[in-house]
Amino acid sequence: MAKLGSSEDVPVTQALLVTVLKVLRQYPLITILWLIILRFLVRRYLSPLRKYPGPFIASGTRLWAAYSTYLGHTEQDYIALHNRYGPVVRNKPNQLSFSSPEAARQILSPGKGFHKTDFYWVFPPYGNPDIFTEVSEAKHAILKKFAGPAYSLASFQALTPCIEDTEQLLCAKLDALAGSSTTPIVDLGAWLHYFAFDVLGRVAFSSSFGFLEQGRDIDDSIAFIDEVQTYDGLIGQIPWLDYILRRAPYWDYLPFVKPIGNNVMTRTALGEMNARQEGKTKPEGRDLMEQLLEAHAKDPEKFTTGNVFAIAHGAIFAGSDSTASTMQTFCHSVFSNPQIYKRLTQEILAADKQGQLSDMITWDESQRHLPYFQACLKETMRTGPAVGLNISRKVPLSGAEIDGTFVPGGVEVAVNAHVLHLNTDIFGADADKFRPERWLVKEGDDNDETRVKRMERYMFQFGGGSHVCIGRNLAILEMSKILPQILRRYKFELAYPGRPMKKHSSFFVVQQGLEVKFERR
Ligand code: HEM
Repeated sequence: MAKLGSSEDVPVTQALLVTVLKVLRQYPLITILWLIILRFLVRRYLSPLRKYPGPFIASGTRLWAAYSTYLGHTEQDYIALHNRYGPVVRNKPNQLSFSSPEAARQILSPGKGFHKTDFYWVFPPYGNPDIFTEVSEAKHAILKKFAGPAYSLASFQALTPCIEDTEQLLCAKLDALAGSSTTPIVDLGAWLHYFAFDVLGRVAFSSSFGFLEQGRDIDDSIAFIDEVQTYDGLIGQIPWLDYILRRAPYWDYLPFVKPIGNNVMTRTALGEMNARQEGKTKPEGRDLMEQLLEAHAKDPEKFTTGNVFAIAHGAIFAGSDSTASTMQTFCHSVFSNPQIYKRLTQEILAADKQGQLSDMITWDESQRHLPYFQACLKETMRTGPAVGLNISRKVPLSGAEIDGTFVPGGVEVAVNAHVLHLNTDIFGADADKFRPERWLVKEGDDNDETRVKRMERYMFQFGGGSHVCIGRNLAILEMSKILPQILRRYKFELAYPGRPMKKHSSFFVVQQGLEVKFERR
């Protein structure tokens, strides 16, 4: 019998700890390895998610998801994952991925208590979140209340002159290339990328970044933004790593690190913000920054100048690669299908001949007179959504019923538009094909109208619920203008038919290789 106070009554846990420390000192690598394996097994088998299928590795570590993101085609991995394991898949130890569009509607519905995961917390700016990076629903609602009016369609339509100036500049640059015999093949994708950035510069700060003017990626700023987003997307899979990487005090001193603010977009935004506050510049019309400053003036405590800067600056990062990627997918899909290209250009040229299109095609004309163009645009956003990574949310503490399965509180749930848009019940048996005709409604056919409305309800290219893309009005407005504009002006063909574009999903699907031969009509 052990006597009280003797070494024999040392509690078991303490003894175990002492033994572990001893072994750790003697065999450090082997012990760490065993602890990792133990952690993996605990996460895999003691979790309430253990009943869900998925890759073995993903059930015990987030490395599966991180590696898929690192490879750059995560959306394809998730399509394969759901084809193999079914509609609900365990893709991380504490995350389930859903493939049904109905599940996505439930997860993204506002007011149900779901909120953004720590994935978003990795995206800069640190300490001053914008509408995209704010993970608190309450704070997000305040930002949206003040910023919402500036993102309305009417606000962006009032800035049409900024968009049209940029359209004219793009056409002037393309005219010069079309007339030149030295550049028979042109990287249209790069020009559309410059266009998307310059439009945002004008709309947000009345100041073009100069990409179109100079015909190049100034200071490699666009490439740098893509690098930053690649980091965000990857580290966002295991957010605590950000503490020992970009948030660590030594990070900025590492020789390969370029400061985040060192790009032409941030410099322009900062310069403009300072100049406005000092009363040195007047914007052309009420641009985004001006409207946000007006909102600030109404309630400076709730909506600070820090919020104004974060939101106006954040719009460039949320709105440029996304719109550029969509326009590139549109052109590649249409130019790859001669029948579709023919029908589309015939529609635009016929509308033009009938005097239905102005010199600069307007939003209204594009909506009223170009139904096949609008169908092509919707089909582009269905088959090639610009966001490649999953959209993830945390389930409220009370848990939630999603698509017939009860998910406990605190679990993360994720959806990916590339997966959702392949649903054959909603989009038809040929959901994997680019077929714009599916969006056309036969006049007077009520069933057809119901079918198309149902498809529209289950489109997630702009996310959904309280976090639905706030900039979608601008994106649709500028694409509805510039795409028919260039199709009316030039004849295009792919320089390398049958060759897919190179893609890399950071958060957005960043693409390269939309090379075309073209001439003026
Ligand atoms: C075709 C172009 C675009 C696409 C496909 C797109 C897609 C998306 C998606 C999927 C989300 C939801 C992300 C999530 O919940 O994780 C989102 C959010 C957002 N987008 Fe866009 N976007 C586009 C253009 C724009 C533009 C032009 C702007 C700014 C002018 C913009 C600003 C934002 C912001 C601020 C959010 C965060 C909204 C919130 O959390 O409440 N986007 N976008």
